[in-house]
Amino acid sequence: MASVAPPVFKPFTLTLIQLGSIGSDKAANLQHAREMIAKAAKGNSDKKPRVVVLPECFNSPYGFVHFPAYAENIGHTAGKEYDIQASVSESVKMLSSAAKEEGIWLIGGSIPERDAETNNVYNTCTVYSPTGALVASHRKVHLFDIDIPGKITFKESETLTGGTTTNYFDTEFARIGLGLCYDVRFPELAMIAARRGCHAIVYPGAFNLTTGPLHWELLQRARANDNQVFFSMCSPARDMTSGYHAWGHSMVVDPYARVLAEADENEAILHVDIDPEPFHEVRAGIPVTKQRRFDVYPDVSA
Ligand SMILES: NC(=O)CC(=O)C(=O)O
Repeated sequence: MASVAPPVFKPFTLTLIQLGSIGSDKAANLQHAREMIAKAAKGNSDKKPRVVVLPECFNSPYGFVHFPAYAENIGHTAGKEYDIQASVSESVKMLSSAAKEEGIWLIGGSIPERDAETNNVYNTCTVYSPTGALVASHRKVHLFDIDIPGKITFKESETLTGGTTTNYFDTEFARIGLGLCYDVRFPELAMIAARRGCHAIVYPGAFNLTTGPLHWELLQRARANDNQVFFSMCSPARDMTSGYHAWGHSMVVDPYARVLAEADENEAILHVDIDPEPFHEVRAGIPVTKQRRFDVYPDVSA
């Protein structure tokens, strides 16, 4: 269990950026992401974003052949203060200054990361506070290796190494769990986050035209329902000229497993009110979080 108690859950606005125009020019990708963060952070007449989310792999084309060339050294260790000024990652610097300038919590989608010591490449999400501090990171634990004949073959393990840690971060209004895309297919990761007191779980992700219609909504509603938490995934917009056709449909699901908001396949910004009420209500009415039988299945009680 987490050693520090989670913050009191208070209402906040979660904003998803379903980013488009992700091409091979990294500088252009970063610039476009920065412009969209500024646009998203403005909110609208009744919504002021507190947490803004980018999609998986927002600074490079999504494809395992591309990751090594785009990989940046980040060097974040959980629990240790991170020196942004000394960072050699241009993506980290952009995300940090964007969070600070806009005064938002920023879940910076993911970028390919190269570990300076091992030379391993990871698919990594970094998170920033409104002061621009890098407060958490998550290396995709489960690599996307699938082969559906005639539809899609993808093998992240050709160039990536899987992460080995589960991660969350605390804001002043909620504890938020982290994962990336294929991680959603493994209920254990979200279950551990929920048991550590997360109120909401956010996974940047990029499903495709085969798996998206099958499982994108199902898995998010399942993880929300299993754990009685808010669950959200933020996708890139679909680009049929790119090598990977993302499903889009960025989404937010509530603790009753109801879809609160969903984008289509185009570039979009979604502002969604996260209200603690259904979180408390469903846990009181259908109290599965208190009815678990760890005496029967102690091996999953970590
Ligand atoms: N892209 C992924 O990591 C996962 C995915 O597309 C799927 O699980 O389907």
